[in-house]
Amino acid sequence: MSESDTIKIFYASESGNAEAIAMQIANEAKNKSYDVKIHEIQDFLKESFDVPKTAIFVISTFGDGDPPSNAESTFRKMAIKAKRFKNNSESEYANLYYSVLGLGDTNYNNFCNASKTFIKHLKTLKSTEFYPCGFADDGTGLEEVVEPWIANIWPSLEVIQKKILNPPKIFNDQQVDSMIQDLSIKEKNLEKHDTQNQIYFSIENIKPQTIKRKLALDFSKITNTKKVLGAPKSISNNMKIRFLEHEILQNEQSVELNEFGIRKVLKYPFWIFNKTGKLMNNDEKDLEENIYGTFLAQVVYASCMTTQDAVKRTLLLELDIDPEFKSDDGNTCPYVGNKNVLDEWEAGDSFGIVAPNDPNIVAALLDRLNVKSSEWYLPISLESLDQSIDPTLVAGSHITQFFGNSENDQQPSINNSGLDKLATLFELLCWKMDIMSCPKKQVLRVLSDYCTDPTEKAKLLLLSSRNGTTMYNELRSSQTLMVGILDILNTFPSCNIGVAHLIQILPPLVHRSYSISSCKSVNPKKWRFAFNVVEHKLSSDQQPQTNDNPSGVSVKEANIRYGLCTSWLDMISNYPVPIESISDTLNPSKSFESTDIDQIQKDIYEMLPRNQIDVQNKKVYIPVYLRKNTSGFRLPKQNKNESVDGTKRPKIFIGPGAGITPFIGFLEQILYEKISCSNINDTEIQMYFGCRNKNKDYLFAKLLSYYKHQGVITNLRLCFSRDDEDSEQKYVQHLMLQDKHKIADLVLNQDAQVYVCGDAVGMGKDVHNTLVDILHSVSLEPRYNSILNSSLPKQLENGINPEENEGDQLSVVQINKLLLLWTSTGKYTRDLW
Ligand SMILES: Cc1cc2nc3c(=O)[nH]c(=O)nc-3n(C[C@H](O)[C@H](O)[C@H](O)COP(=O)(O)O)c2cc1C
Repeated sequence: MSESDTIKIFYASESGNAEAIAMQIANEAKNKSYDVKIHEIQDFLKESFDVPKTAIFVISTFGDGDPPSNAESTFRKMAIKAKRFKNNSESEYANLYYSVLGLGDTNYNNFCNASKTFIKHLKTLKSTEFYPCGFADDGTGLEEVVEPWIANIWPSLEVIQKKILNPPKIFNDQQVDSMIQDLSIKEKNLEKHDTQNQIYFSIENIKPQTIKRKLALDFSKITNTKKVLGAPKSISNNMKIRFLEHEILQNEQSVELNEFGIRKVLKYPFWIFNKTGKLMNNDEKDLEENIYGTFLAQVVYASCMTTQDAVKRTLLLELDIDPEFKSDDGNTCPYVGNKNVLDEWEAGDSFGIVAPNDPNIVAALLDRLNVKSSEWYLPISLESLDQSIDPTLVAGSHITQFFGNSENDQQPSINNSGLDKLATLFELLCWKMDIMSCPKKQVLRVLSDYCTDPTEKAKLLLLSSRNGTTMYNELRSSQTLMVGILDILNTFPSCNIGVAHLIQILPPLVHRSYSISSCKSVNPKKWRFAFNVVEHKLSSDQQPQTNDNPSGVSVKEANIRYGLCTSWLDMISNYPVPIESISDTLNPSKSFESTDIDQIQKDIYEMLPRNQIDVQNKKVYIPVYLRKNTSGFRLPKQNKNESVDGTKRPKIFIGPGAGITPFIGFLEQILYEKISCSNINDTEIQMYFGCRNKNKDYLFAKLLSYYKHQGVITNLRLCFSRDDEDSEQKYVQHLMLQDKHKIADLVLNQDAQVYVCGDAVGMGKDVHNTLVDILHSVSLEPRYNSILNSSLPKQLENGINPEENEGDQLSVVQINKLLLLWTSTGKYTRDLW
């Protein structure tokens, strides 16, 4: 049997749902004796990869209808293949039988857009659907669609396999051998690092918090408790952990522990750094184009941009992405960035931060799982309980790198160091596992198996089932409760799941992304970024009352919950103090008319909050990697070959709250261009910003005044939602409506580009609908009607012929299609999260 006969299950996943579901399908297929392999979606288009005959794709949607980041380049390549494909030619994908399970959330625009796009490409390339594609909604519960979709796929799969293989085969010894061989090849490819040069971060100052809280779950709210409906299937324990006694530990015995038994200083593990950003992938050709490797950047500036009484605390940090640092022994640290990063980044890009879970919570979790503290810092090796099973069928790809070979293997020695792959249990939970999000229903289902108390078992089972959906959704989506796995384990004390099974089923920790708010031309080695520190205090009197709380969820104890990455950044930059007052007034005695770039850099620093603490001398480093923006959220470059110079097109920037960050980088770039090419025409910039209070959280207030003074911002439109609660201009969309004619003139007469950045669910939707409203309403005016009509895509899917429409108001559907077209041409670009 050839490799292409194996059923391939591909996943494109950001936070692990699609991957977990792909594994579930693979396991069920394997139990049914199918020959099956699971792959990340980028393998599908690898040159060395045979086109499979049967493939199942599980694809989630992220951003604003985009594919997850592990799938971006595959989607781009598929789009190119589909575009180049001529109908009468032969397709290399014509013999592929496929089905796609799309994951999405109806709270977002573009429900399941990534999977739908992928299906479109497969159809164009003449592949055949063997089982109807499904689309599951995370907003109401993925399992509603996923479970029946998986349950019903088997008859169709059998038919198609019979057709292809006749009859289906099971694994033979040779295949198992080759799988093991694959594994050892992967191990050889691991990079070696110098063990001496590790960088540390201190957790001495971590905020104490109540971590042992219990949830009060009122199950009387669940009406139908007699029969458990639609609970996910349980996943059996397929993994064990082997502790490796190791000589490196001898050197570390002196490490100081704090009162909770946690090390006061934690190392960055070797394996979070890599040259390429993709572990265990040596094939340069297949690297994701937008990843340039994880490296250490130094925090060189940290300040708080909001006042003490602001609702949210917003920090501004600056990173040196090319720090000339030496480790204690004088050697250059191996984790410096790939030089390409300095050339490649641009304003509009973002970067990922590899941040750990709160070590206090990790310690409490290990404690709750009855792991002795003497084992927390021992290196471990993960193993399949059944050695013949491929680890990729046992656990998610985020931890397969920690799988050892076999029980009989010698322990790795420091000399032939496999150290870069060794993790301790503490590190694994700190850096790889998502322990802070609400556990998935599938995890709750497994936990129920381990409850010795029958009432607790029944409750967890109910919570994981369809009957408990309302309560589960409340748990999952509550911004204030922020329920994690530890809360669930503490609420159900009889659950005695072991740490190995829990690690097997927990999803991966997703890296956090931040927009860069500085510009390369002004300072190529610095990334500035701003973010809100996520912190929720829930004291007893603030807790949800059961009466107003139909799902019956609350917490029993007073509590504080912190966001994972933002509170970590706050801690390692030593908690910058809030600014005393917000000022947007420039120093009247100073001239800001300089044309010298160095002076401009100094001016910009002068406009930033002045309460920064001296982090530079503290030598604080964080692991980061560049994420190039692929959705075109960029300023146009000067291109002499184009008839219209994009740099001169007017621009509308809409970015309330932290959505302002990329625009600060854009403004810096425009100022730079204005000064360095002195003949450049002034580009009109209409900017919309909003926050709660002018005197508390008006971010970059002084800098915005400066850009206005410099003529970079033509029109600065501001709104403050809490300063005047009765005002009709609370939010940016209200200002936009007020400026209806200005916006219509800019967009339709002057070909302006519209950029939106910020929250996808609230602001993104409202701003989009407002733009639709504006264009819809001005389409009644003859001067705009003809422009809009001539811009409409010629062939509208719903059969409306724009020519017949001339003179009439355009429909909302037509406007939406026009905005879709503008998205593809870069006239309307959004960076939503
Ligand atoms: C930041 C963010 C953006 C999202 N954007 C979309 C979207 O545009 N359209 C959609 O249908 N679902 C969207 N979703 C929902 C995810 O597709 C859904 O939660 C899915 O289960 C995630 O699967 P994964 O864990 O495999 O990535 C988004 C989720 C998040 C957290």
